[in-house]
Amino acid sequence: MAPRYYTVTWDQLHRDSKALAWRLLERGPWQGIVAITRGGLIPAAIIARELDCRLIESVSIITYDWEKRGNPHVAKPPVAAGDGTGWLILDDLVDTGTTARIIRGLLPKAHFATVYAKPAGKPVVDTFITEVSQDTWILFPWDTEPQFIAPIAKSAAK
Ligand SMILES: O=P(O)(O)OC[C@H]1O[C@H](OP(=O)(O)OP(=O)(O)O)[C@H](O)[C@@H]1O
Ligand SMILES: Nc1nc2[nH]cnc2c(=O)[nH]1
Ligand SMILES: [Mg+2]
Repeated sequence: MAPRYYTVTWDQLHRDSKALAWRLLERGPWQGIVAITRGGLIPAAIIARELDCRLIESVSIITYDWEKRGNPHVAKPPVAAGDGTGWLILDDLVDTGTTARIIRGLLPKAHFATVYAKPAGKPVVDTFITEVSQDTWILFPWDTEPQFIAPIAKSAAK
């Protein structure tokens, strides 16, 4: 378990993804977007809408089993983006930078952007919006659901 968690709501993810879209607008135009599945899919959909980009490629890179990092596995390489020239790669976050280094090897000329970044991954990302500390685990809206929590007086009495 990570020492601390940072919970991101749907609203916040939408707002932060739109903030990233504003930053990327001035770096475009883009030939297309490469979404890194699965985490990059929702930010990619939001940003594609804002940038009016209809061409979406996907790359599947599996690096984690929940909080446990393993050997990254490219389950689906890109087929449509050449060497990445003019393409924008999107992922939800960069943590150690392992996934980012692989995608950079596959598409060396592309621009790599994430919504969230941790310090170890910052050097491999071109544009990001919000930084969180390395010992924080980001909980995305799809990782959580609202649930009943006992009143403080009840839980403190135990
Ligand atoms: O910088 P890194 O240390 O490589 O970590 C970042 C990657 O880890 C997560 O993907 P994950 O492997 O959990 O797969 P998923 O997107 O399918 O959930 C996240 O979506 C990034 O792609
Ligand atoms: N959900 C989630 N996936 C990750 N993969 C690598 N780091 C993280 C993180 O902080 N949160
Ligand atoms: Mg991922």
